[in-house]
Amino acid sequence: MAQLTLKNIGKSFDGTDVIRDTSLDVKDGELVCLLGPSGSGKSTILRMVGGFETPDRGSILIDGQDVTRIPPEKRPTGMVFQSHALWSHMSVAENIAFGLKLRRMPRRDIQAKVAEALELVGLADYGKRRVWQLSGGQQQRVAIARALVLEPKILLLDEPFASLDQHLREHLREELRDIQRRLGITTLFVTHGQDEALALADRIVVLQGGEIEQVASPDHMYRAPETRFVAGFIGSMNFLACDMRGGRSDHPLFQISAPVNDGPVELAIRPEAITVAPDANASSRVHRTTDYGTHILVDIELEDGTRLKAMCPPSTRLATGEPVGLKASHVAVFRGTEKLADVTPSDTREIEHV
Ligand SMILES: Nc1ncnc2c1ncn2[C@@H]1O[C@H](COP(=O)(O)OP(=O)(O)OP(=O)(O)O)[C@@H](O)[C@H]1O
Repeated sequence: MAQLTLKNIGKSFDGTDVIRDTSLDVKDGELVCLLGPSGSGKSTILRMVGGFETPDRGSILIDGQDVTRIPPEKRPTGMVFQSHALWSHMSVAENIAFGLKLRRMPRRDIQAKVAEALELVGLADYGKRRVWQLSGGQQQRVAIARALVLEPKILLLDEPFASLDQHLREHLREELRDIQRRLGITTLFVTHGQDEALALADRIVVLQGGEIEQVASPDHMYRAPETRFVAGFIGSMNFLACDMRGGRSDHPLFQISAPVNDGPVELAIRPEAITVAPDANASSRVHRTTDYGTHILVDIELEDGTRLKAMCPPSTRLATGEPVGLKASHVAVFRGTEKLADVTPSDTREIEHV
């Protein structure tokens, strides 16, 4: 078990800031996912923790010890890369044993450790196989075993399942989560897939442009995004532009009261927070419905041509072109990148359909 701290880390490549003044605490035994679009700096942070890049500014501490300038092989970290990076001329067992040999561990101990690691990743009988005889998923399990056999304090994974098909990816994700919990190993996991982060993480760090947008549990990140970017990046979100005047929004459909200064805003509403009901007098119309079995996604066209998505119960029956009234149970108000207010009917009794 170990704690990881990043203190005001900064990194530039060729004069461009790739990581800006980033701080993060990962607790003992926690699994934290770094999530963000391509180029947001996820891998760079992971590589700095692993010692494969050195920050220009700031420091990295593991259990309070400054490791910022310690080379990778001397750090208490184990890294698993996207591509398997196994040695194809060696057997599975030899791959896993390699790091222990470098540490000059006695042979019998190595054999025991390798057997234990293979057992852990569900490949107990595969030690003698050649790497090329394994499937992609099995190879990634070997890569995880190879990292874990050195008993690192921190496990680092850089999109380890990205090259696998979705079914296998979900399966390995669950296996990894089980292993991580069983060992209680502090883990940093890079992904650009929000499903992966939501399924795996104790906490998610959303990055954009080399900066942390928000750090939160999956549930909290989904329910209470703090920035415009996170609101649009995690899950599905409707954004409706309007103005606030005298503490009230002037959107023709969603008039909310919120303690927000006058000026332009965006109302952010999740599809599942919208209730749709047939209403002959309404100006919004059903554009399309898609039946997903578990729910029906209704694509609605507002009077001004804006489109909005609502998630409705499977029993919903709505025809294309049918006029519908809308109600929202939760609206977040954003101005620029910043969230200014969260409004629910119980707060204000003011979210209403006109
Ligand atoms: N060694 C390097 N030299 C120059 N630029 C680099 C180097 N490594 C990363 N970068 C740049 O830093 C930025 C962040 O890269 P990084 O790989 O950390 O992003 P990422 O979020 O992991 O993206 P992806 O999901 O595509 O892997 C990118 O603009 C990338 O081009």
